[in-house]
Amino acid sequence: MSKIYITDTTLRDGSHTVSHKFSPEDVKKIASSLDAAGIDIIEVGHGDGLTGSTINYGFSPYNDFELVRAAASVVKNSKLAVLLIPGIGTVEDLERAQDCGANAVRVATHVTEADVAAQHVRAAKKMGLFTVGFLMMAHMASVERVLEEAKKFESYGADIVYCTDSAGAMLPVDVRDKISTLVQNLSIPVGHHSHNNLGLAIGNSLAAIESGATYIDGSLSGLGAGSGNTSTDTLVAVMKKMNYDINADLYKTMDASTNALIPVLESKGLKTNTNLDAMILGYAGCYSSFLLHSRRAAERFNVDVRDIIIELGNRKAVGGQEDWIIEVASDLSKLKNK
Ligand SMILES: CC[C@H](O)CC(=O)C(=O)O
Ligand SMILES: [Mn+2]
Repeated sequence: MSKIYITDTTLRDGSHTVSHKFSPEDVKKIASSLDAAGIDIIEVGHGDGLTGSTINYGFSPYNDFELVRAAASVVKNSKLAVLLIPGIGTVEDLERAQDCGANAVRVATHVTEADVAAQHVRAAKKMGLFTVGFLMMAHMASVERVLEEAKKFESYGADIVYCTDSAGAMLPVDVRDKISTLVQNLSIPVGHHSHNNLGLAIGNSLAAIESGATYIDGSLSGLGAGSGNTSTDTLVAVMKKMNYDINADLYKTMDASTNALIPVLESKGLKTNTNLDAMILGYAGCYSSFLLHSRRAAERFNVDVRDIIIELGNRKAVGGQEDWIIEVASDLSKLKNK
């Protein structure tokens, strides 16, 4: 199985959800947690890309360069990416972003307009940036047309090309058709970016991976435009469950949501419906009604609820064996205090 690389776009696509109001301090908190979790690429900036802060797209109180600088001050291992939409951002903006610490760029165009990105991709490559061609609104073009446009990105020198479901309109069968055609006909890796508007983001991400995509986007707790993106947290859990080779750590990715993103959102009066303990039920194959009992036991024995749920899954507990929860929590606490 090929290695799968995860790009987290909480701090760029998620910026749409917070009306582009992530501050440099918010960026530091979230980017450092993503970096610690082993996320391969962290994308930062205005939701509409470099210099998107305008009356047309929505003003941000902070410019992209401050945000990139803030992220660069804490990121140690991940690549740091910006989005550049030719016509909104320029090559000069990209140079400035690089000076502030960006080392990757996703050059985004409408799915039928890769031509407009030629100079930006070539310039990015010359600057030594990891360069991604990002074809937006891919549901609007035929498989043949998506391939034609992706080939343009390849010919300009892009390192990867993305088939992006900006509208969350693609069905798994569309994702399979488009991604497998790109994988079979390009010599660069292929990526996929989903939106969850039809509740298909994680399913479509898996369809993309099974069709040969090796770069997949997510965002913490699925924060992003519309119904949000594929949740990075869930993506990591599912990929681990399927034994894919990924760099990200499951608990640390969840912690990035719980301890970094969610407090930042709460400080802005925003909430998420994220229930990561419940996600772990699915990861572990543990009875759903065990959740509340496990939370209580975690508190009583001062152990991580995720460890309880995973151990119950290992012991193959079924409904009616609620008494095991206490036993597992007690065993874990003894192990911890040994
Ligand atoms: C307007 C840029 C857009 O948000 C890029 C993107 O993430 C997408 O097309 O889905
Ligand atoms: Mn998007």
